Amino acid sequence: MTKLSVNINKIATLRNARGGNMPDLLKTAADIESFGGQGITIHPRPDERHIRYQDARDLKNLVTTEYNIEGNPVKKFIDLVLEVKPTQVTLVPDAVDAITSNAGWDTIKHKDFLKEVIQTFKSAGIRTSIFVDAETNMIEGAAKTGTDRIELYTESYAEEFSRGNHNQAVKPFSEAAKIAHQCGLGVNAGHDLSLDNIKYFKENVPHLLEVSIGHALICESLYLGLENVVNMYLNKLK
Ligand SMILES: CC(=O)[C@@H](O)[C@H](O)COP(=O)(O)O
Ligand SMILES: NCC(=O)COP(=O)(O)O
Repeated sequence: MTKLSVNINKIATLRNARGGNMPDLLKTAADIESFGGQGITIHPRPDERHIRYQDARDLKNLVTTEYNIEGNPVKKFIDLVLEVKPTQVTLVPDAVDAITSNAGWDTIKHKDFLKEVIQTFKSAGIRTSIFVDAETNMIEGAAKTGTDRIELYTESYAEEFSRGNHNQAVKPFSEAAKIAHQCGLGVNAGHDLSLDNIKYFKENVPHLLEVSIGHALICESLYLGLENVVNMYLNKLK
């Protein structure tokens, strides 16, 4: 079975736009779980432009499914994760000014650093995952860091899939997942997965334990809810 972990960054983006508490991030996380979501993912960034560090702490007391915190393991992030102790930490090599995550780790170049950080988190009882491109040497490199899992960076899949090249899009990911499994790694995936492309990905990528989906899922929720809400307003204005 593949678990769906819902990334709620965009709920925080919307909340922060007005400075109040609408939408309520904690209520949204609880509702997602009550609707069947099997995990909550957040990616606090150093500028706290969406998820705030305090959100990460508050969610700890509320999430009853799987709690996944993603981010670049700078000191402030490491301290937060060790304090909050989520189910899983996903290490992402994103630059401070990156608009979103845009690359996987070079697990060969950063092997010693990753090994040390992973050991720190594992000693605290936190499962580890590292964000990587679907490339054999990066996955084999990941296995040497001692991580429990990898998260396959799926932007290239989503982009190629949207051009209609479905088989070509998924092939590196099917291969990568097989290699990861052979190396003893658990396989997660995420970035730009959506209602359009998720079924084909699931059908063609073996050993897929978890997907984390945020941007598309929140956009789709808006689109799919819009007709209902417009009509609710019209009814009140009769
Ligand atoms: C690692 C990953 O692909 C997601 O966490 C993505 O980075 C979402 O972050 P933003 O919501 O800041 O784009
Ligand atoms: N790890 C990927 C994630 O949490 C969500 O990415 P996206 O769906 O917002 O692109």
